[in-house]
Amino acid sequence: MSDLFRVENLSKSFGGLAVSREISLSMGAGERLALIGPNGAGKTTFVNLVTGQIKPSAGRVVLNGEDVTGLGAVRRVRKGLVRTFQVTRLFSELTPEEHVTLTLLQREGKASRIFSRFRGNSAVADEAHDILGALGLHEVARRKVGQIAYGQQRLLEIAIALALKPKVLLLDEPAAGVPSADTPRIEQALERLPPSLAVLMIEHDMDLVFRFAKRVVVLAAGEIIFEGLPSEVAADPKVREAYLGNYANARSVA
Ligand SMILES: Nc1ncnc2c1ncn2[C@@H]1O[C@H](COP(=O)(O)OP(=O)(O)OP(=O)(O)O)[C@@H](O)[C@H]1O
Repeated sequence: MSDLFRVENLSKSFGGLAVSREISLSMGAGERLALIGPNGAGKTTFVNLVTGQIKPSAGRVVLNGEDVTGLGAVRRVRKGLVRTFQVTRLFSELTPEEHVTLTLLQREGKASRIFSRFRGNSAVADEAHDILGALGLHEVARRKVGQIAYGQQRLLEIAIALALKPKVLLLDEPAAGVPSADTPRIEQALERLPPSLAVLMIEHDMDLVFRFAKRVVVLAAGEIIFEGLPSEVAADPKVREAYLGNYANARSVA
């Protein structure tokens, strides 16, 4: 699989604390990769480095052959490097439809049309409708976000990310905080993501990881200690050690 996206020797220290240590990995179009590791391993920091929220101490981020390390977060988004956050960042008074439509208008440089309530832009309305439908948010599209279930809010975050037309999508714990009864909805939505999209998911729910990912990367203390198939990860001695001894512990610690 040819590289759509890669990072080379990405490193970051906060004072004396090395939080990312020469991380190198690559992804091809359509790939489904899970990034796992114990709390504090540096997973979110890695996503922050990739998407430009923070600057690396060393290393490069390359998208479609272009070095984007010097670009800010907004320019990286325009080039197709898009993320969601561990905790929702939505406007409780707006509806899902308004969130996605605004994002689409913003993407196309037409955000000033929000004052015309999106009417007269049926292409955008149709696209918003399709994106919300793909994530199973049809029924709540016109409810205020503050009134919809948390699991639906998490799905809306993915909808907003998709409205930005990503090539690489980084999902930071898409199921975090979602009641277990609603996790299957998240899983179904993840299964329906566009096939050509490269998706890197941070997730502590190992069942979700194993069903979603074709490849797993394990970070511990800022370093990649394992990269391989989901079926191999639990038996790897370094992974077992990082998760305090055994896979049973890994599931509870994770
Ligand atoms: N801005 C910062 N300044 C100082 N230390 C930081 C900063 N951001 C993160 N860290 C530290 O970096 C380490 C890695 O944090 P990070 O949030 O990336 O881990 P994580 O693997 O995502 O953890 P979790 O699974 O708990 O979300 C932690 O020790 C954290 O305290």
